[in-house]
Amino acid sequence: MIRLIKVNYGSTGINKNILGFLKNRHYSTKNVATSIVSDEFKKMDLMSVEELRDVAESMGSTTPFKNIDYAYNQSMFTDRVRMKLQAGNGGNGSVHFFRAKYIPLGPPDGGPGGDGADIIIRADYNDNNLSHLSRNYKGEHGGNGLGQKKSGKNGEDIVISVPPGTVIRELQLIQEDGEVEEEEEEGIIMKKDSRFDPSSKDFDVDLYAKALNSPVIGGVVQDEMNVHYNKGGNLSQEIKAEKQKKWKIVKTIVDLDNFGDEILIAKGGKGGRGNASYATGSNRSPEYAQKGIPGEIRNVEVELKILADFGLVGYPNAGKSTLLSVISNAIPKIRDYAFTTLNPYVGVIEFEDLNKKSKKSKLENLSKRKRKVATEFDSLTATIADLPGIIEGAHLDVGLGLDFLKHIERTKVLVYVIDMSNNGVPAFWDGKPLEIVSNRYSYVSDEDEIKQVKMEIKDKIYDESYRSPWRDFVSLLEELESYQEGLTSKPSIIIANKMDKDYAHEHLKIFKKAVGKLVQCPIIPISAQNSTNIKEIKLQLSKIIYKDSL
Ligand SMILES: Nc1nc2c(ncn2[C@@H]2O[C@H](COP(=O)(O)OP(=O)(O)OP(=O)(O)O)[C@@H](O)[C@H]2O)c(=O)[nH]1
Ligand SMILES: [Mg+2]
Repeated sequence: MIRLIKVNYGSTGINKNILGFLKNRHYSTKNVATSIVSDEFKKMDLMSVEELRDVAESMGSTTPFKNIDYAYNQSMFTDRVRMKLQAGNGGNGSVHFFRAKYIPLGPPDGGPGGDGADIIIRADYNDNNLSHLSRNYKGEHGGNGLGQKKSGKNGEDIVISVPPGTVIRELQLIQEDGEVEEEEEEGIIMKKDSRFDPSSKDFDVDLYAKALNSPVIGGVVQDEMNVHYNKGGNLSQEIKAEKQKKWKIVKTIVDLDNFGDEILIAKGGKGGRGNASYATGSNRSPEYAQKGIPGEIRNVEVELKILADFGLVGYPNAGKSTLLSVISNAIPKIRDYAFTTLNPYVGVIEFEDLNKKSKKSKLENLSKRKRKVATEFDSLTATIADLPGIIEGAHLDVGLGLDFLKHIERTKVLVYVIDMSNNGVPAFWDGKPLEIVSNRYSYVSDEDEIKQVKMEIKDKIYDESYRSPWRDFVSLLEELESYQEGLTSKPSIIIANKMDKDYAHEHLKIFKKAVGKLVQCPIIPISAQNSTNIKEIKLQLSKIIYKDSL
């Protein structure tokens, strides 16, 4: 059956219409990914939406084009979120006088307003993802003060959980004229409103009853305002307006690096003083109280910083996920097609089986922080992230593109995984040392030229004769450097994978000779599939991460 489907690659923003020859009606990721590497896809990827629709129809597609199915939107991965945080306002102080049957004008006994809710961000979320966060958080307001010197209720604090390794930055809204928009208000002392004064002829019983439970700001009971806002707001228009706003990062507020770190990000307003607290010798019956202070409003960008200690970097199908599965506790998806992994996936490596005997003495030598980690897990551990495959041109948004390159920034050590069995003609290996031709595509700026380059790259990627282990490796270095200069200078290790396959041993010799001149890092031959030499990788990885202590 021929169906036209739309594939949404999570947070990459890449949406592709793919004409898939799907055998059944369920769009399993396998079907979709298979169609990605098929020849049909190669052609279709270059077609416009209209052309795709025509082809689909001419092939008898039964799916109306409008009925688009999203294959991946459940696995939405979010690593950056903009949030508006509004702490609760303080409740207003009460203006109230003691009253009893025979005491019509007693002393002032208005109590203070309750404090507004604080908003706290805490690093205690157990997943490397921010997709659970809302775009807006509003703290509860403090209750108004009451008679008999009773305080208003405090607003209940909001705690937002994020994963450790989250960085929080302050954002400010930039107006069209370039000025920064101010959103804050000052708390002021308010005069008594006669409608709330039982001794006044304007006294309004209903309003007074309402005001006992809700803040009164500018003479308006707040909960009326809220009702009005919720009923009157046009949501889609609001979202549209929100999107058009321009935000600027003004500073980094905090890095929440360790589990349990937290920050009070928006402080709730203090409740206003009640009139009882204003009574003095010269003014025994003050007819005013303090208005609650508005809660802090902050706009922040929350981003996941360090994803893992190690990041697996390599071409699609190189065996990254297979390696992850044999080296860590993770159970990633492994398939024989490109772009199986679409989102970063983190596993934990335990180094406990290494030199068990000397483990104790090693623990004793660890720095305090690392010892904490070690005893918590009762072994030495580190995290390793399986990243989506990178291909040549990724920094021009080819393949899964730019968004995924940035995950590599968020790992401490790069673990290159190279398929040693690729048997292409060496593209520029002619017995001379390889050189990095840096930023080969950085000169491309024209739209048409970019299209042209993308087509060339696509042809090369699927051209078997073009791929070779050293070519792949140099491409990876180039992509990382083109994306961000200096990225490849992170501590690195090269895994020469698929050593069980043909050509692999011959290639390894050339690879060592060629690549050894470019970078100085361990090259470890393995077969991830047969789990050979895994111990050696673990040893090398532990040496890098616990360099000071092992
Ligand atoms: N012969 C052999 N095959 C391997 C080895 N390692 C992985 N494979 C196979 O290579 C294919 C791709 O493996 P994956 O681990 O999914 O590759 P990947 O790098 O994660 O690919 P993407 O997620 O698409 O980037 C699978 O069919 C694996 O079984 C190996 O050491 N030897
Ligand atoms: Mg994978």
